[in-house]
Amino acid sequence: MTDGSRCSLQPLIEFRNVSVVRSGRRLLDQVSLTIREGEQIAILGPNGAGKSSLIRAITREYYPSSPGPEVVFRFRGQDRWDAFDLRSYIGLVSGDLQQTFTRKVSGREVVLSGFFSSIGLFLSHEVTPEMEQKTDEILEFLEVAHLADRPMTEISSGEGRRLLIGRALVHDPGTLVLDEPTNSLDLHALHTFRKTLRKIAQSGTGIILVTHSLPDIIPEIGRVVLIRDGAVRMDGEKGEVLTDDAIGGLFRVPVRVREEDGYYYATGY
Ligand SMILES: Nc1ncnc2c1ncn2[C@@H]1O[C@H](COP(=O)(O)OP(=O)(O)OP(=O)(O)O)[C@@H](O)[C@H]1O
Repeated sequence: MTDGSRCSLQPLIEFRNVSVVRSGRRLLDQVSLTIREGEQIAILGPNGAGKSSLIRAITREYYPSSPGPEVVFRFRGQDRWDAFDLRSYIGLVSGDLQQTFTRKVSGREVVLSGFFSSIGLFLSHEVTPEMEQKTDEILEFLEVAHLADRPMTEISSGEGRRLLIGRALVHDPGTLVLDEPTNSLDLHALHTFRKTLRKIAQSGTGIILVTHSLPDIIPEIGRVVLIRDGAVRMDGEKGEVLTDDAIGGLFRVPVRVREEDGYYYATGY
C-alpha cells in the first residue's frame, strides 16, 4: 500500500471482441474493454448480466472461445499469463468466498492464507516472520486487529468481508477486484466496508468493483461500465453513465437516479 495514485497509462487488461461460450451459452459477447493499472472502475449490471464471467476473463480463468486476428485478450500487454502469476497484480475478493471458510480459521489465518491461495492454513504451509509482519500491518491498516484471534465462523459477515480484503492484499496487488462485495451486509457493516474500500482506493490501489448496486460505487470511482447480456452497453464517466435512462434501460425498470455526497442511488417507481 502506497500513498498517492498508482494509476498509469499501462493497460492492466486489454480486451477487444472477447466472446466466451460455455455449455452452448454466450457468457461474454464481443466485449471490448481496457482497464489501466491503478484505475478505479465499477462494472454494473443486473443479475445474470455476465459480471462474474467478466471477472473470470480478467483473472484468466476464461479465455476467448473463438480467438482470431480481431480478438485481443491481453494482461499487462501479454497474450498469455499463468493464472498463478497474476496474484501480485490482482487481489480477488468475493462475497461467495466467505462461505467456503467453514473450518475454525482465525482472522489472522484468513489473512495469512492469502500467501498460499488457500482457505485457511494447513500443516504443509510454512509461515515466515515476514508473512507474520505483513499480516500484522494489514490487520492494523484495515482496523481489524481485534479480530486476529476470532474464528471466522463466529464473526459477522461485515467483519469477515474485511478480513477477506486483507487476504487479497498480502501480495500488495496493484488492483483489487471485488465481486459483489456487499452482498448480505447490513447498514452498519456496509458503512464500515465502504470506509475501508475508500481508504484502500485513496492509498493508490486500483479497484475493479463488480456490482448490481449503485451505492457500492464509492466516490473515488470515476468510471462506470454497464454490462447486460454479456455485452458492454456503456462505458464512461460516472456522472454521464448513471442517468435515469441508462440505469432504467440496464435493469429494465423505470428508475430515478440521484446523487448525494458523491454516492448514487436508484429508486424504482
Ligand atoms: N459455466 C457456465 N455454463 C453455462 N452458463 C453459465 C455458466 N456460468 C454462468 N452461466 C450463465 O451465464 C449468465 C451470466 O452469468 P454470470 O454469473 O456471469 O452473471 P452475473 O452478472 O455475475 O450474475 P449475478 O449478478 O446473478 O451473480 C447467467 O445466465 C448464468 O446462468
